[in-house]
Amino acid sequence: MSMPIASHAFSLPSLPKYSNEGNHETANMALIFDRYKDRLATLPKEKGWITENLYMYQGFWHQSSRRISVETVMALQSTFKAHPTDIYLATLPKSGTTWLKALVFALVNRNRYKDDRFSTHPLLVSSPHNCLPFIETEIFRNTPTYVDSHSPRLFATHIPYTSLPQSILESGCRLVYLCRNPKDVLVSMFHFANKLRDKSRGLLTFEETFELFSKGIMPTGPYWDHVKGYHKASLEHPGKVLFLTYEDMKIDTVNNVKRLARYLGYPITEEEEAEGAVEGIVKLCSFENLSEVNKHGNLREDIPNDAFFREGKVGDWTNHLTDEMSSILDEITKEKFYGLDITWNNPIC
Ligand SMILES: Nc1ncnc2c1ncn2[C@@H]1O[C@H](COP(=O)(O)OS(=O)(=O)O)[C@@H](OP(=O)(O)O)[C@H]1O
Repeated sequence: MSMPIASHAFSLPSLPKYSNEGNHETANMALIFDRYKDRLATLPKEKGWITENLYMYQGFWHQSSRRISVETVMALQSTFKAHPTDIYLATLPKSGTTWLKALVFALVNRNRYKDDRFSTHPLLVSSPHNCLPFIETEIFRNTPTYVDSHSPRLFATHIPYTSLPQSILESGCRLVYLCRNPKDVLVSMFHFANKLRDKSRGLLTFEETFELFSKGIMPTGPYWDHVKGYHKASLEHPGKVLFLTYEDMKIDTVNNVKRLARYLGYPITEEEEAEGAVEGIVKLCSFENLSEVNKHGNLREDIPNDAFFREGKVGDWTNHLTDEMSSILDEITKEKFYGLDITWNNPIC
């Protein structure tokens, strides 16, 4: 299956478009933020990267008054209902969420687009964030993204494992965690935050963000605790939680995509193998293709589609961190991950 040249409009009634619900979403957000404002006032707070403050809830730092926020986590914890057939993609921001969303969406839905050799594929015209929603944004919708008969439902989340809604933990559904080396997460988040911050607050310096990151202060951080939570879950429930790294995915995308397909229950058949289906999906979801498709437009009012695509490389941290910064993060990582088999297949690290 080779990559098509042209892209066409598509319509998928059961898939989300963030702008569809407009006023409903805004009204629902206001209601939810108001419901939790007293609780928010009791939480420890720290300086934020994009928003003014981060709030500590259940051991992790969260933004507030945003779609992905502490209020959303609280609301999801009390209302979200998982289905046993759901698939959840969990990440710390900037660990390759957009890429994983594209790959899983393309894998699970591949039979819908194979006849026209992917030429009408949604990923050729739309952001992976429109194709596969965060549960954090689902809570504000009046119309659920998926109709009841749609199975499996595909969702992403940045929520730490220990704060996931109980129904996800109890439903027995599958979960994929994508982890990225901390130095590249820091660098990626630094650039993303400066793109999205309110300009009146000025730009963050790299030194400032390094300080915050080292202390564990970043949206849904500490980095190390987030990774450890899902890593532990993957050891305890190997059939239910798959732990992948961005670096492994980069080094051998084809074999890791096959592994992902097997784990999700959508294994690549011999016929598909012969047709080059995996290579087609890998190309469709490549940084080069997705960054081109998402060069223009906004995901929502305040987030341009291109904010999710920068370098897409392993090891860009070498262009940002001093030797001293690098050693400090190595030390913290060594201590926090002591006794755990968490490594990044990267000759630079
Ligand atoms: N297709 C593909 N392949 C490889 N890498 C990709 C891809 N798409 C996005 N990226 C890179 O992932 C980084 C963005 O992270 P996330 O997608 O996790 O961001 S977010 O959490 O959804 O906000 C960000 O990394 P940096 O380039 O290091 O900043 C993106 O460039």
